[in-house]
Amino acid sequence: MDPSSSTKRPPLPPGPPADPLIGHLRVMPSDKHERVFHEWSKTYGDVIHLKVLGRDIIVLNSTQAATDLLEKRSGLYSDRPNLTVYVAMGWDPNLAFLPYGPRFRKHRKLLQSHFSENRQSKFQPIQLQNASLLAQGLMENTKGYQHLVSRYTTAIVIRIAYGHQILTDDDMFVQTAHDCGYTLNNGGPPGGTAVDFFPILMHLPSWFPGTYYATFARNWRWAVDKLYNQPYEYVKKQRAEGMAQPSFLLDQLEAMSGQTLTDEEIGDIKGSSGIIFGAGAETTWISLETFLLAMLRYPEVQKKGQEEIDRVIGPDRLPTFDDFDSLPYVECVTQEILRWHPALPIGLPHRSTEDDIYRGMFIPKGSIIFANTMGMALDENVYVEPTKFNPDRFFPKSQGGNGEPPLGAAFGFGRRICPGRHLAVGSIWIAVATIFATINITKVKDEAGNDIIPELEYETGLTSRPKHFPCSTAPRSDKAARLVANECDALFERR
Ligand code: HEM
Repeated sequence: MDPSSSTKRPPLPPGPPADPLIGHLRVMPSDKHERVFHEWSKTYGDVIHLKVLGRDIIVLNSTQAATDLLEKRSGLYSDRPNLTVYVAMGWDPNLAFLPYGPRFRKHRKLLQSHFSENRQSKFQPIQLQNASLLAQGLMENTKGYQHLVSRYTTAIVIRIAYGHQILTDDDMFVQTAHDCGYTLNNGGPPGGTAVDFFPILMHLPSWFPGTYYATFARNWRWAVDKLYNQPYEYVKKQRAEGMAQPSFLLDQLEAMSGQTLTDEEIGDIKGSSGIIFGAGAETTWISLETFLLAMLRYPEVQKKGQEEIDRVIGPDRLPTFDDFDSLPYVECVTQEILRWHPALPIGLPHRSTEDDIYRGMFIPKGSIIFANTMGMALDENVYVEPTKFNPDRFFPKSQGGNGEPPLGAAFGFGRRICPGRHLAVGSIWIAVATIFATINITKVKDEAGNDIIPELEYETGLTSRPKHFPCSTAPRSDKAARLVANECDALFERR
């Protein structure tokens, strides 16, 4: 059957009632899309259709539907829609925003091979050292957890992408990372702002209704430009002076050595290394803030994690990646962080490139496809008490758990699945293991001496970060403080 023929076409997937002409414009959520879509799925099912001003939108609310389409039929579902706000900020010449095609394949191959599972041992010494620096900062507890966690995740990706180790807070790349993180956290839901539906708003003055994100994009473009240019110039200079350390960007420059680079080739080098920083720092940072938030609300999880570390590692050394198989609870905590509040709650939208039929429903060519990661995390058919932070859910039933699967959706689907996922899991895992080994995370008290229980409040953007919450951290013991100090001293001496 020819699905493009309207006479024989099966029905579109169900969705809420629409208005003539403007379709679902009035009911489209302006905030927390993932929660609204999840609620709608209880009425309309796991595949929902919306139409906004002639644009078809398909929301996939179950892992099953997302796997069936985005993975099993990835040849049809691997394009990206034009994300107007993020493109206007200058994010586009990189893998995450590239449409499916030859340039996408070029960037994808480079990043996928650099971050493949079997290359992770190259990055582990970097993650290990920076985990000790993070623990040292949390022990001193003067800078605030946000600053320390962002420095940890930024330091790892900067070292890998550009060969530069961040050791001080006034490092030039730290502010660049903060500014870029701000654009991702506050640029509105990807593909879901008024500017995405009316791109003309990009050209209207900022007093015009609906132009908020257009103005935001214009005002913050410099931050993304800086992300692309500053490190590129830095590595080029280091290389010219014979000082460059091994890095992703250096590999690209070496591979093109002796050639006159076209603007597109320079753009490829800047974009493919910039996205390591852009996609890798903010996401992992959010995951670790979510971890701290969870430990404040679920102190019994911290206690159990510390007990596992004490039993397996003891007090005389810090955890390393060699301990991975012996620390299953730390692994479950890592997976629960990724599930409980995914850093990209609605993923990055895909776009379909052909008409398709799924379970008897018509999916038009050119549809914007949202895989609702948060909806999948909250799916009660898969997770018991899904809003609870419960790492034990992943243990097999024979070991007292629920035998539930990790949320693979946290890293997306098919040909666009996150190429940095192995690095991300390693960075989260070693930070959690090191913190359990060395730090007590406790609630701050209010003036009356009562514990402040932090709210679960998150920003809305492409990424979604917890709003600031009070959190206290201190060394678990003098011995733990000495172990961490020794590791950090060794790191500074090696410089
Ligand atoms: C906890 C940390 C992370 C999370 C939750 C995360 C999640 C995601 C998600 C949901 C996507 C969209 C996948 C899709 O379209 O189906 C994505 C794409 C991407 N991620 Fe990550 N990511 C993380 C860390 C990283 C790191 C460390 C890197 C860099 C090494 C990275 C690089 C990328 C890139 C380049 C893409 C675009 C892939 C493409 O469009 O083909 N991510 N990530």
